[in-house]
Amino acid sequence: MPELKLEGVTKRFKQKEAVKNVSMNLTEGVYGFLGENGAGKTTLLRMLCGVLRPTEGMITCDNVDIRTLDGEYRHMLGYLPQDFGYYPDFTAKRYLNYLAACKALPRETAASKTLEYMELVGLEEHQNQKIKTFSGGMLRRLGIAQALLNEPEILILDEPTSGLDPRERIRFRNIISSLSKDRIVILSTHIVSDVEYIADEIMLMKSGRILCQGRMDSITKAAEGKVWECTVSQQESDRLNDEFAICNLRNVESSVHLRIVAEKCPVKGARPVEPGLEDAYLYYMGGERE
Ligand SMILES: Nc1ncnc2c1ncn2[C@@H]1O[C@H](COP(=O)(O)OP(=O)(O)OP(=O)(O)O)[C@@H](O)[C@H]1O
Repeated sequence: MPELKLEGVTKRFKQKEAVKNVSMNLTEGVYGFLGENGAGKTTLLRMLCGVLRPTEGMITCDNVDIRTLDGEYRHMLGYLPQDFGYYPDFTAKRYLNYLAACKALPRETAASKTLEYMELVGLEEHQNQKIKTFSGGMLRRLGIAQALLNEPEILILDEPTSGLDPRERIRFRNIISSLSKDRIVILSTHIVSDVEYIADEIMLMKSGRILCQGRMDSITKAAEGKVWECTVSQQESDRLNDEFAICNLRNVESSVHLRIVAEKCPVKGARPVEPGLEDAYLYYMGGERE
């Protein structure tokens, strides 16, 4: 099982510092990078794939710079980019066979792996269908299958669930969970529930920095005593909305039920409640409203 290590990794695009001084160790398990648009997730994942070079710092695999490992590292890697390229007129089977050839898999292995991974992602019935007829969910599942063809020890998935309906999202999450044994799985998302269910370790990212990193319970722990619920008038709700980060707002007859992130009791009668990952996310993000 490889160990990936990031040491002081920074990426600058001219004046823009997209990733700032990130250090961490990654071993077997699912790692979820969670952050708003522009947080630096894709840039970090592209550096982990070796597509982009860090401006400063180093990424090593088993203590060797991934740039030195070069082709050897690429053989260990499966990558599903945010927008993965495909040929719309290819059938799923032809596309996977083609990519197996690009990944230098022997012909016999290519055929069996193509079938194996189409079955795993539930596309075996559609293997002779042209990709241009696929739904968004089917496309994403095809993307996972192509990333797996070379049986990678490191699987990197950039926004794998974006644009999927809830049913497809759940299906996708289950596939990812089933793949996590004996692998490093790294995924990025801005959807809290994606990482809540499948990530062993969560990294909250904002403006290129890792704000915090840990298991779900250690991340939510920081927000303990800072999440409150109350039922107030519409007028009071408007005032609280201006002042605090509101996790949830629900109209109940003529009143408003609020879930608020605040250091101290935000209004008389508010009671502290157990924080979830969404609450903790808002807490770490500095109370910015969605
Ligand atoms: N090639 C580039 N040249 C200049 N700026 C870039 C480049 N790539 C990314 N950036 C900038 O770096 C920052 C981080 O972008 P990145 O795509 O890594 O964020 P992200 O967290 O993946 O966001 P999203 O969820 O929208 O994909 C953004 O401000 C973006 O505009």
